[in-house]
Amino acid sequence: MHKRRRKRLTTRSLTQEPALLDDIHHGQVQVQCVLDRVWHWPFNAFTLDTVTGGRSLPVLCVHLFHWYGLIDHFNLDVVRVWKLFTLVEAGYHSTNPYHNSIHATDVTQAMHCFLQEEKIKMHLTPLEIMSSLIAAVTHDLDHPGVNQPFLIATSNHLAALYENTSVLENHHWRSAIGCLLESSVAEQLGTCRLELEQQISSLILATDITRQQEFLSRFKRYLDQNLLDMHRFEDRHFILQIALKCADISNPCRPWDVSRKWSQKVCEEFFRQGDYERQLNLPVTSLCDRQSTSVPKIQAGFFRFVVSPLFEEWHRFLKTDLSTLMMGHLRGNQSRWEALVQQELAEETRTEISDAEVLDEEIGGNSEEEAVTETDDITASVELLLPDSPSPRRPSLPCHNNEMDSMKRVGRRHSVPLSVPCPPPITRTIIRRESLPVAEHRAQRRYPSGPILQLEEEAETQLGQSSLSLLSTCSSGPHHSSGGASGQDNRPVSAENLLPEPSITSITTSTEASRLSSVLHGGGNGTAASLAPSRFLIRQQTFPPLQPYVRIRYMSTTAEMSTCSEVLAEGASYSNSSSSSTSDHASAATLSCQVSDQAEVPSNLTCSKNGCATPNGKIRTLRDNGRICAVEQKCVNEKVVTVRSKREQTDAASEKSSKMAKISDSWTPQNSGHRWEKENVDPQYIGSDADLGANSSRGGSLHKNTPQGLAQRRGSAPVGLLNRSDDCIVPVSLALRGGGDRFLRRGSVPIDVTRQSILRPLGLKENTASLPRHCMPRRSSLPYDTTTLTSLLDPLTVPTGDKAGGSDGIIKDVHYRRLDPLSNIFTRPLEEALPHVTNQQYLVNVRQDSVPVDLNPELRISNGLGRNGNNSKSRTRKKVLRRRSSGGPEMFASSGSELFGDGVSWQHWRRELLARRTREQALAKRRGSLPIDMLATTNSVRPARRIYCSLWRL
Ligand SMILES: Nc1ncnc2c1ncn2[C@@H]1O[C@@H]2COP(=O)(O)O[C@H]2[C@H]1O
Ligand SMILES: [Zn+2]
Repeated sequence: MHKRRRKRLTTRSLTQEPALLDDIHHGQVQVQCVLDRVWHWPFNAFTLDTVTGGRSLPVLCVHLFHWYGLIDHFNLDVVRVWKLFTLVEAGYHSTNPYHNSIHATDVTQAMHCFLQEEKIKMHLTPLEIMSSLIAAVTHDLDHPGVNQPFLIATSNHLAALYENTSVLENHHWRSAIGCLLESSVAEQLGTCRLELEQQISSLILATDITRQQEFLSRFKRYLDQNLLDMHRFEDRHFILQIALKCADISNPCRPWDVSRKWSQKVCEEFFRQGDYERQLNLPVTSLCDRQSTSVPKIQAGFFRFVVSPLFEEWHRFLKTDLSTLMMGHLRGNQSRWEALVQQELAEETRTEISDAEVLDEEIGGNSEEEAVTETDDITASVELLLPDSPSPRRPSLPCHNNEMDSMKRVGRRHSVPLSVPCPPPITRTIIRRESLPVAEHRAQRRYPSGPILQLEEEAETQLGQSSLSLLSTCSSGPHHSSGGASGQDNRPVSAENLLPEPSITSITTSTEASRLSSVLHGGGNGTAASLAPSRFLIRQQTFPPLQPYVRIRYMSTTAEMSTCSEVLAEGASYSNSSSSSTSDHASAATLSCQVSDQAEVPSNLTCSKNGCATPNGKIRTLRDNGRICAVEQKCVNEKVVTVRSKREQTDAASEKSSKMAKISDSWTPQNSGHRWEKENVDPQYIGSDADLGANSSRGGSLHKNTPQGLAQRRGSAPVGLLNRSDDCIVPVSLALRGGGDRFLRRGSVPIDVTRQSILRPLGLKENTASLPRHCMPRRSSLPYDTTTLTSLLDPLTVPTGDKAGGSDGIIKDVHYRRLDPLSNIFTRPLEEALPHVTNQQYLVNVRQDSVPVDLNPELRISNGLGRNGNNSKSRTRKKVLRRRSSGGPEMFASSGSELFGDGVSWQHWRRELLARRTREQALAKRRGSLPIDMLATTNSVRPARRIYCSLWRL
């Protein structure tokens, strides 16, 4: 980031040459201005960072080293000192919203302020000052942006290395020492070096927030009993520890504008972690769950329970202007956050009440459940639509106006009006961060038996897969999908992959890091390729579950689509031949799919509510200028289902302006014996071009439960598209008409079909050519956790005979390179191996196995096999490898029987090799990318970073 900023400044200066000196002078003046007031508590680290072109950390630290006379005192080379702080700066992850170099600058400045306090200052030695400053500036060095529990939960190598104790802090101080060594400053310290390092270590370890209580109790006791004697080293050191702890959490004591900025940043980092946890199907830390908490709530709690107790004692100890000022800010800021929490609660209550009233009026006597569910829906909808605003809870919902009113009526499968295009991901993310929990969350709390919930629960509990609601798809942003608790298919990426800027703490090369980072952040160029991974993540959860009940839903949708295609193709001029009892032919056609056409609707579709006799259901048509734009249906137990015509869907303007004003207000009883659950209808896709093309081309016949049929049906729910507003509408038709198939519908492959396509090559029974056409292009639809399966998706075509070589002893395959089960998939051109997986996706797939080698028992085994070379298997492997290097198909074919003899089947042999290959590739992939701490504990030094070398010397 700072490099970019610096470059921009230079470019500007060069292009406007006359301004060059001005720029420099102006910049210097600004920096000097900020540094002159660096002792001043209302310090804004962001300002310093701006005026220094992103170099606030080294600028501040070198300045302070001069100011304290440390350079002179220790006879330090200023170039080395600059290098030291440049290394430290580089060790912070600029992609972390909070734990970046600006936080280090902020804490260092706070520490500087505390060191100026008379009670402390008069007793400090130069070494203590230096260690305090270095500890402050390095106290979060190489912070990965996630906390210790996350590292433990994801089996991060650091957690193992430091035995789950002060994992990050241990890493920070070690990294700090690495920088001292790397910059050669350590060399100049002579005999002081050891003491300096010990002090730095002890100070940084004290910042472990989980040790807060321990330090606080001790501090209280010292103060209560007046035990502190600043002449004693131990007491001074203890006070320095407390000072650093206070500096570390001093952002709540800054003036409101600065403090609020820090609060937002730290919460954003928490929420990111929550998103990662969700993606990994880990329990989402409540503090990190953007769906269930908000910035004001976090802040109010943190200020009250963490910051205030410590600063009250600190103030008791100092009792100076500074401590008084800090306490003033702290209390003022705390009141503000608490007020915002109250405001949030009030908004929530008001919103719910008003929405419930509106619903009561409009729907007329629906159950309480239903009304409040709608409330949630609307609330969520509004949040999706509202622009981000600085206030934590936007003023309540304009739910009475026409637009919102119409939204409510538009059919929604879960919680969000389907016709509402999703706002861009960033906006969504920001909005949700400070807003309401998702409706799903509330629904579970309040409506244990509601129909929506029933459906979702069923899918989740029976299938171990979360059925991602449209709401969560739309509202969650690229990295934000609802996670099922236990679905193994929902384990899309490794924790390592998720870390935003892999560095020392996460294992990767710099190239991979940047690529990975761009993958995980949706890529900067906005191309489909760069967006694909985001979809991929969401797609994980949108597979139609295997459970028959849910499949029926899709079948039903298809049935509806196929019957109504003609009708909907014409928009208002309906002409479906199947008629029903309703007065309007068009609505009859639509409704026949929903309600009355027994021939098309599977007979086992019933209302989810016991005792629902659908004859009570009612329909009504919604007209726009006399043209039917939608049909709504409801029954006594359920909410309204709206099916909209194509024209209505595509004509957003007319939808907004006049629809609700012109509805026909007649509720027409229906005589059908069956009820649709509203989830069966996916109005977004009804009447879309896609549906029409797909269905009318087959003469409106029902889809069969065949791979082709299932695949085709997928057009009814290409949910992966929903994470971008522009995808919500357009690509559906594109997808089904073929052109966009790869990208847009990738995620929509029915899981059973996908598995078929996986198993077929495995089963060694069929040739690639015999695979259904739709299977192959969609291979990339596999979830991340099928990495190994993905490799098997290679159209390995092998003879159908049991033995390698088949009848003529030679394996025949068009693609020779894929024929060899030992060929290294990772080294092949990606396009060839997985034509529909982007490089970035592929990278993520590959890195799935990136658990640190020494911590992964699986890899350890493979490690032994690969390295020892003293058992039969490894000898076998070597033989095969030798053959691979020289042999063609014939050689390979013969090697099969040679290696395993006649008694071993080809399948067995091949399975073995594939399994081993996967393990070894994972290992090979990871070689050379061992993390710093692994380097320190293994003997494989790879100076990928200079810091590594420094630490190695430790
Ligand atoms: N304003 C804040 N709100 C919530 N948590 C905070 C805030 N400031 C600091 N923290 C937490 O307190 C921790 C102190 O140590 P760290 O800087 O490692 O990480 C910090 C955050 O986890
Ligand atoms: Zn910190």
